[in-house]
Amino acid sequence: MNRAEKAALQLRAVDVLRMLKETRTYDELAETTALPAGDLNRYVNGHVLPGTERARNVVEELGRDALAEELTARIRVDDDGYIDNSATVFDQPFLDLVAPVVANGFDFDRPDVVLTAATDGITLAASLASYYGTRCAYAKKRKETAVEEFIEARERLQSGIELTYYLPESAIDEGDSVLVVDDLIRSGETQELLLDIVGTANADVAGVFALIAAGDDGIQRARNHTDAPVGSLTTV
Ligand SMILES: O=P(O)(O)OC[C@H]1O[C@H](OP(=O)(O)OP(=O)(O)O)[C@H](O)[C@@H]1O
Ligand SMILES: Nc1ncnc2[nH]cnc12
Repeated sequence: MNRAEKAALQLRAVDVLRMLKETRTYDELAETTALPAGDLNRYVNGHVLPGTERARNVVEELGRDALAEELTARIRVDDDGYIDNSATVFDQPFLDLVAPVVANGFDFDRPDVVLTAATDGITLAASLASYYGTRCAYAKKRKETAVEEFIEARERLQSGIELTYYLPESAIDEGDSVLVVDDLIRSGETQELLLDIVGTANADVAGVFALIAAGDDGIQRARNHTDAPVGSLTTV
């Protein structure tokens, strides 16, 4: 890890600690993190940065559990089992905290492009792309105006309706490493279409990630389509 990466990790750990501190006293934070309350106070107030090992533990272990808990608390499930996650996908600062935890906590290769499907995956994809310093691309259910060449992926859904996603051809180059993400995975049909697009582009899959898995079917379906790591932050 070079100096800049080390500093970035330390600053991310401080962001995670500040988020946890919002709903905890320092003593409670000390219990959650197994770090001394006095040190935590200095980290949260920005007087001292945590060392690399402490920072890594906070971001990768603690951060992942804490964010999964926070995410679960924000999800609303209606009487028919449908999920309202607007409290998450509308909260870009929260997604900016999620990005490093996802990037470090799953075994994804470093992508050249973060790909999602419009609409609700876009804010997560933007946070991840910004974290990696890479491009963000999203496939849409209709053709973007003024774009001439598209990669298309079509599938007949369980309902019998045909769904087509279109991505401007220039969004992914041959040989690119593509991280496929979405806010939610349920049947896995959307992820399958995105994986088709990656295949048509002759690009490689760096991984598949969803914030929320509604059941296991979608994750399983994605696993059947790629050898790359597939995961979610939480399952409902
Ligand atoms: O695993 P699946 O069964 O394919 O479901 C997951 C997809 O469904 C939702 O998108 P939706 O099609 O509702 O579009 P939106 O993002 O514009 O709301 C969600 O954002 C995922 O993209
Ligand atoms: N909001 C949602 N909840 C559950 N399943 C879904 N499939 C697509 N959107 C969904």
